[in-house]
Amino acid sequence: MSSDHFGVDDEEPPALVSTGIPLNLEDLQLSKAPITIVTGYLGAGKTTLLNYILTEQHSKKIAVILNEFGNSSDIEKSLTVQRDGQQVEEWLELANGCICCSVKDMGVAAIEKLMERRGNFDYILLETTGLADPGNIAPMFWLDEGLQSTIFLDGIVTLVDAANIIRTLEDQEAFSRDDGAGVGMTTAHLQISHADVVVINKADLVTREEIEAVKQRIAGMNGLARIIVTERGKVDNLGEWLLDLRAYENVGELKTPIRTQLDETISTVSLELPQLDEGMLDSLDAWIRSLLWETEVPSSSKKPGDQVSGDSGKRPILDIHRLKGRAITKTGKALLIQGVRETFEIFDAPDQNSAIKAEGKLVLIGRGLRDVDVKESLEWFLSRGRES
Ligand SMILES: Nc1nc2c(ncn2[C@@H]2O[C@H](COP(=O)(O)OP(=O)(O)OP(=O)(O)O)[C@@H](O)[C@H]2O)c(=O)[nH]1
Ligand SMILES: [Zn+2]
Repeated sequence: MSSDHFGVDDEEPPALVSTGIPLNLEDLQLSKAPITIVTGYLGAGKTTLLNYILTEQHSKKIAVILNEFGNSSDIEKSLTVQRDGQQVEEWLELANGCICCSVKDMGVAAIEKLMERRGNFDYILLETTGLADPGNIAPMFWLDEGLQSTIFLDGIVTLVDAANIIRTLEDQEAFSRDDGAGVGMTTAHLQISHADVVVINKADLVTREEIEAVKQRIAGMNGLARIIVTERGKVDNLGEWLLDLRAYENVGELKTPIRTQLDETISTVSLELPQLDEGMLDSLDAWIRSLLWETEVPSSSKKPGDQVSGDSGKRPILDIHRLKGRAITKTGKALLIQGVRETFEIFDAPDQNSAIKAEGKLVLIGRGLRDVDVKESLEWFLSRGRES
């Protein structure tokens, strides 16, 4: 697991093999294609949104990848333009010069290979199946800059069906996952907790009041996601809302979540971070590791890694899905913190000037956060690391 983790220590940059050709790293970075994961429960309107983007976005050469194969519904077939009835085997040209591909066992390497064969694209949109857990997909694309990948994860967009989402979130019996995620956790929960943007679609089917209720429910679960309401996926300003979000490079405003309409399962907690010295930075790193890897909130009465005596089965479930933060060091440096499930990294903020002006904060989204005092735990842990 630890290989996924990029710690606070300044790691040695990978040695570049000299090719004799001057290498401009910035150009390399610029030529990487962003990938946006479009997720959402069955029938929420993912394909409709992709179709809308393809008709609106003329300035970009977009590749659409459908992470489903064979049993494509009627709407998927409509996306595969002029190929009536036929199954999507590989890439196919769309009317506007974009391309579409359906892959089953999609992975970074597979997508890169296909891109290689078909030339480069400005943008990739990946529609996951309605039952996919983005927490499993995102880390594959969330790559270290040093890697030679030609793609990088831009953000996760989650569509919800305004008319059905609350029922879906509450339909424990029908949708509770039996993979150990626990009662109350549905695929819809996972998709919302990982979202950088939540699109509340099918606004035409509900009243204003119902939309407001959905908004509050979602904001209560994922306090970091931006929320937009649409009909048929029509997002007015795609560039502002859906594309080029760079959600894994920046951490945004880290606004304190609204506390209304609480969902029993997923919640967001926002913690203030004081200015950190080296020791506290190490503590912060260790604290996050304890949360993500040991699923344990260290407390003054229990050190991380300690066995819970006798009743480990009774320990409240703690499952952090998403984590974002900004830390300011005593030496005046701004660091950003990004995490998806067990993977996290702490890195220098790309834009020091603006980041340094903001306050230190850590925002956690996940399950079981209401049952533990994370604030007390973090404060205690940081104080242990403080260099006097
Ligand atoms: N009334 C209404 N119907 C919509 C809206 N958006 C999409 N639909 C319809 O909802 C159905 C499902 O839309 P899709 O775009 O296929 O949804 P999806 O999320 O891709 O579905 P799956 O891939 O099967 O999970 C289609 O019949 C759409 O025409 C909307 O805003 N309002
Ligand atoms: Zn679809």
